Amino acid sequence: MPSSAPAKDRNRILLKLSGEALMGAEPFGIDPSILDRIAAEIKELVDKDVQVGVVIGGGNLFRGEKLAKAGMNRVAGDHMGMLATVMNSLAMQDALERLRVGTRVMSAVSLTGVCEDYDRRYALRFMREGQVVIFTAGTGNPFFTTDTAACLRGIEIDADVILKATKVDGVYSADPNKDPEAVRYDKLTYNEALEKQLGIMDLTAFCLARDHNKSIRVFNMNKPGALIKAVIEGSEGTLISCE
Ligand SMILES: Nc1ncnc2c1ncn2[C@@H]1O[C@H](COP(=O)(O)OP(=O)(O)O)[C@@H](O)[C@H]1O
Ligand SMILES: O=c1ccn([C@@H]2O[C@H](COP(=O)(O)OP(=O)(O)O)[C@@H](O)[C@H]2O)c(=O)[nH]1
Repeated sequence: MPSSAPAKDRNRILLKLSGEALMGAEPFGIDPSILDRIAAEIKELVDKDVQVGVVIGGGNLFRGEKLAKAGMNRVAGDHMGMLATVMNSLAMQDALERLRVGTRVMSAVSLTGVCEDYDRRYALRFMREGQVVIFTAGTGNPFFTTDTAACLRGIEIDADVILKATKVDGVYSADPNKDPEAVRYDKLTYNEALEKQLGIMDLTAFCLARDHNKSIRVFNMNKPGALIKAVIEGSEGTLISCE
């Protein structure tokens, strides 16, 4: 059995990509040029010896909540949402492998012949070997989000930081897509974000990260180079931490 014993020898990050980040200007699905650009930025990190774990959302394809509003059973809808994250993950694995980056897709639900089952110890070993590990199918349970999955896996693999790559360039005093007066924060504590009811992440994800003292940096994935800056310089977007 692989061991998780050796001390962390390199930087390790957990990158959360929203499904919509893969959509680009398309109304649905995946824009191949965006996929390739993000894969190239991930490769740059791997080339700099950063250990990279990735969680990808499925909102560009299906969301259980939306399907339930249209009349579908919520659990069935969430299962579709989780499978949507698997499709995105396979697309990202393909893009990374075309760049010769070793990539494993590890799923929270068994999909024999499609990808591997999630195993924390193997995931750590693969990352130490310089392979990218994509944690797919969210937490494997309905009623959760991939933001929560990102916090969960980020805590499990002891990532230095959870990077939430999204369409906005940080956390604002209100949803910037609805309030043009909203101002962006450079830094925030979890308690401030909770008190102000800032809707950038769901409460389950927030509370999990807070309770396990994991920082989250929210930044704009549409900005070329922002991922590298967020990891290497610790700048870009908004940092949410315990203090
Ligand atoms: N206080 C806030 N600061 C920044 N973005 C916010 C805030 N409140 C809500 N949002 C919304 O959160 C979205 C980013 O979250 P994300 O998880 O990537 O998207 P989604 O919730 O659509 O999957 C933004 O597009 C923005 O509309
Ligand atoms: O642990 C999880 C993670 C995700 N989902 C489902 O998968 C969908 C896609 O994930 P998410 O909405 O988090 O994607 P994102 O907004 O990041 O694109 C969700 O709407 C849920 O229906 C789920 O049921 N359990």
